[in-house]
Amino acid sequence: MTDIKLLKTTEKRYQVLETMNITSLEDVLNHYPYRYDIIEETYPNDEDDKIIIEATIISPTKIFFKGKMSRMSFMVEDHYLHQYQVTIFNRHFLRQYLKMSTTMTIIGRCQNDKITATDIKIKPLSELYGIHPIYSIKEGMTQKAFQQYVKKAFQHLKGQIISYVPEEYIIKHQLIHKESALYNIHFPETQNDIKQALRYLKYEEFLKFQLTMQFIKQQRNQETGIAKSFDTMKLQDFILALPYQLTKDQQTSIKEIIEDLKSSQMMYRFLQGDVGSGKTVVSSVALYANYLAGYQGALMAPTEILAAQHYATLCDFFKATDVKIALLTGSLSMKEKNQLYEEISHHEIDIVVGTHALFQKKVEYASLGFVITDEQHRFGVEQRKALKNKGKQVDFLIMSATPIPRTLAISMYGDMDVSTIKTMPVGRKPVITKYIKSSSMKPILKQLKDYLAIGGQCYVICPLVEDSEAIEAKSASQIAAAMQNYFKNQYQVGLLHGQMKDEEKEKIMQAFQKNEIQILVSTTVVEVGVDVKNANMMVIYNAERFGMSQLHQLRGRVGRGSQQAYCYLMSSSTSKEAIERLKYMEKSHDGFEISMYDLQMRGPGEVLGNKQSGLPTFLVADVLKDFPILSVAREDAMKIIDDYLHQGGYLHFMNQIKESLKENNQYVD
Ligand SMILES: Nc1ncnc2c1ncn2[C@@H]1O[C@H](COP(=O)(O)OP(=O)(O)OP(=O)(O)O)[C@@H](O)[C@H]1O
Repeated sequence: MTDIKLLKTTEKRYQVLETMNITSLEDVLNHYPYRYDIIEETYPNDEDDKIIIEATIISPTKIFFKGKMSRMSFMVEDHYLHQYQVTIFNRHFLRQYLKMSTTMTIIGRCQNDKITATDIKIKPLSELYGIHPIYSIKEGMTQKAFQQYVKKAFQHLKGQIISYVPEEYIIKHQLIHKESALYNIHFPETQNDIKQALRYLKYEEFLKFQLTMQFIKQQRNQETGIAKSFDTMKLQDFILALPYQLTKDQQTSIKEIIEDLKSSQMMYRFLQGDVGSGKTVVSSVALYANYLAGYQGALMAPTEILAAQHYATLCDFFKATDVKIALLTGSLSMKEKNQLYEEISHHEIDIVVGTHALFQKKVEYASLGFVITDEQHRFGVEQRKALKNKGKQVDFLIMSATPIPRTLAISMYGDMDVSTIKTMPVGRKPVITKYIKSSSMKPILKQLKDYLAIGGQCYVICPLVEDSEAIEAKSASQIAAAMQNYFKNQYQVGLLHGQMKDEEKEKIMQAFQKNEIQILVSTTVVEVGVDVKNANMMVIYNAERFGMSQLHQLRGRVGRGSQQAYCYLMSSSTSKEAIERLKYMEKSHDGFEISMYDLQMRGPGEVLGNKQSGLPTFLVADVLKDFPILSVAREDAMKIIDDYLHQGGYLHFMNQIKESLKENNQYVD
């Protein structure tokens, strides 16, 4: 990386650049314009009232002040001798230049020969003609200054810009070279310059990502894992003794995971399935196989509630076996923890279920062979590595309930194998979902009362408050109090929020599970995985504040058995887009479809949690819109790596990838 100080600017400006995450000359060049202003003579048409003209002032300027605000107006004439009245707000400093006969360029909107100008430049149009990049900048920076920095960065880096696309592929796809691409993205002369620049930059971004992922995968494949052998008859018996017949996709996923366990290559698999599609049972079969092979297994959940629930489910699945299971969470006493650590280190425990506590320093496994994490996006890459390093050659399975189409998953999680559960267990009825235009319970009180009267239980999800668990908790408490007051001694209302102690949460969840509580008022702490079969109604306050995948997750808490379930999405929002999203939830019950819609609206970073999971955020490319480029880049990356491994080709090029891998240690194993 080249020293940013070569820009020779002020300390203050360096600080502003730093807040823009720009700390090297390369960063300056990689800060692309987010849009372009195109300046050319433009007259309004039926669809657009935009106007850009060169004109001459033909009247004195009138100016009105209201406090610090101002409005100026004057008459102009263009070169067709057409006259316009021009108004511009808050630019009184221009007044001194606005003299009779001055020629200038006016940019704005025009209706009935009246222009409301957004900008006036005291220059002829010919001097402004062209495409002007507009950068996203922070306070203390100007567009002009930033453009100067880009120019300087170019002068310094000319001839030294590293390309991640081999020449052969530049020719194959008829791309321009990187230096030209970067130059054109910052200083385009035509629209085509921008197009060609983007073609290169998007391809390079994807190719580099795919090369990195594939390279890591190859490295991993070269490391030998443990080829686990076990009695398949015993595994079969276990599957037959399950309380239900596995769905086709569950069977396929199990087969894929078992093959991985048997193989001498380390497993690095991503198991994605819709909410309630039955991933837990798949993980338990896999854990059993690992146990039969003589190894310990660990199942890591994002919350204590979920860990406790997985623990209870596994205890149930394994009750007829000799498997010894333990629950390790932060809320155990020191004594209990120490006792557990002892047992784990002597292999007196076969399967440990828990939260982050599973990979604390003190936990030493006698022979850890398999790790499963639930809801991958809740864990950082570092944490996953820490747990994996607890065993020598640990197989690794990541489960996620935000499923995306297989082709996209394979490309996005390039270094992982992907198993997908699409089919739902038989007898599942889609949750009847209704968007209710209201901010209170009133319109659905009758339904709620009727439902409680037949012995059902209900979740009430409180508004999401960005970045404030405290306000969220307060709102949840108020709603719970109001509901308890309304139902007096008839029904019990429980309260669950992020600021409660883990034991308290656990107690409330157990009471709800046992139907000692009929209405559970909660923040999104119940979002993932909670499974209470008798609770088949959910009311979500301010539903417009949630992402669609999140609403689907929440809704997935009900309808987990064969009973008909209901979900009410309450919202008083008048935003057309918000209403459209909620109506979409009424119609769609397919997590794959919903996540795609959500990805389009909010982007992968928000939906899949890129930041934590180590997925890159692409600068110019868009995984959905540019998916065809991503696919091509993936195939090219495979060829390049293959050539590198078998014929020693692209050596210099792969060294570059290794260097960049080191810089970005997220990907290093
Ligand atoms: N093949 C099956 N037939 C019938 N019921 C099943 C089957 N597989 C799982 N189930 C039941 O479906 C429910 C959901 O299963 P599970 O909790 O494993 O789902 P999940 O995929 O982990 O969902 P979530 O992402 O919501 O946690 C459970 O109550 C489970 O007992």
